[in-house]
Amino acid sequence: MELSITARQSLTAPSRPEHVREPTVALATPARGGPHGKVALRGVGKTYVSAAGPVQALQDIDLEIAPGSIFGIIGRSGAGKSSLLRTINRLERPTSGRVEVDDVDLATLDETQLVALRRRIGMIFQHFNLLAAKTVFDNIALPLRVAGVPRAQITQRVHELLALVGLQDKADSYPRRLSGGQKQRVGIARALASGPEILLCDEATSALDPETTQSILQLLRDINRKLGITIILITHEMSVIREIADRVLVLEQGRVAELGEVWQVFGKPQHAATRALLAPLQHGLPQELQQALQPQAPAGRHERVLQLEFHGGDGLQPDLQRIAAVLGGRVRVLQAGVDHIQGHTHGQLVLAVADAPASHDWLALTQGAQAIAHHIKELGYVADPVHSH
Ligand SMILES: Nc1ncnc2c1ncn2[C@@H]1O[C@H](COP(=O)(O)OP(=O)(O)OP(=O)(O)O)[C@@H](O)[C@H]1O
Repeated sequence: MELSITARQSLTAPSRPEHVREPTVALATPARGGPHGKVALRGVGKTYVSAAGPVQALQDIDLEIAPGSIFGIIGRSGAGKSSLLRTINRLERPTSGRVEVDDVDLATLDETQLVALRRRIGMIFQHFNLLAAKTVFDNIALPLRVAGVPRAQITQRVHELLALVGLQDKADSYPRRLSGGQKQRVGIARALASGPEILLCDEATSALDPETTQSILQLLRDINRKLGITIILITHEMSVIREIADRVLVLEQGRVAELGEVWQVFGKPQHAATRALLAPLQHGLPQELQQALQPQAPAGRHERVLQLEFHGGDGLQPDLQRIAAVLGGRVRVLQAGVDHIQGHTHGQLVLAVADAPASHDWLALTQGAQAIAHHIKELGYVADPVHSH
């Protein structure tokens, strides 16, 4: 058994001693050449029965998560994110619909098969869930001990996992001596111990500072790319989704508000819930500019203020030289917030244009070969600072 971070096969479940019965279900050994780490939810609903009455946490959730992809689930507190995530490893049983992992309906599994399923689905948590009385080594070794893996193999594997997460020198440390980021690395190593095909991340970076968040996201990205593990993460931060996910589900009151490629959902959010979640990432107009803006052209030299939006998708770039040539006047940048997500440019430019023609067919400048932006909006006018002194 070898744990190399360049070979997918090397992270398959560790070999077990003779006396440990191997589960015989198809789920434990997916068909050769079949999907590994594919998840599908079909019409999933979840209703909790509480003292205060029934709580409908999930309704009519339909989605597929491609093997080897990174899938983000975002929503406000109480939207149903944890409930959804926990249906995937059957910690939560759906009230309606079905959950399939590699085309196997989880409702058909018996207890032994469920144990086998959970070995194939690792999980990490916001508060790490490490055992305080055990060393880093023992925390990571635990799932292997439970699975009856021989001691020599455990030692080898734990050291390989420690190297993978960059904690070679912490094997004998106790969790209380570790930083938050180091604790999460231990959590990741423990989750990978059984060679899972899917990793569930429950607000895995929410307790971390921004810099540590970046390093953990980088580690997750490396694990995904090098080991081919499907990663499903829930978060309430759009910045985490932007950083790492391929596709995103926006949940709102237990329902699918939006589902799609990250760059599309970010570029053109369709649902109010998505726009609200995106708001912290977007720059409003600076207060000084808002105060200077006038709805009508002022007397004297002035500039027209335009907002140009970019939604990605067709390679259109915020090319200032071209924009100035098309608008036919001097162009000043008042504000710029442009991002690159999955290779697509999106964001906005706020420009002050002097000598622009009195009226313009803005729509024509958002279409076809003439396009300078995906959307153009006139915000108003400002006095021309170059000519007003
Ligand atoms: N065991 C339970 N019993 C009763 N109601 C529950 C239970 N677990 C969750 N709920 C309710 O289900 C709804 C969805 O909860 P869930 O934890 O899935 O949302 P969430 O989006 O993960 O929220 P948060 O971001 O706050 O963790 C909430 O109204 C919650 O109060």
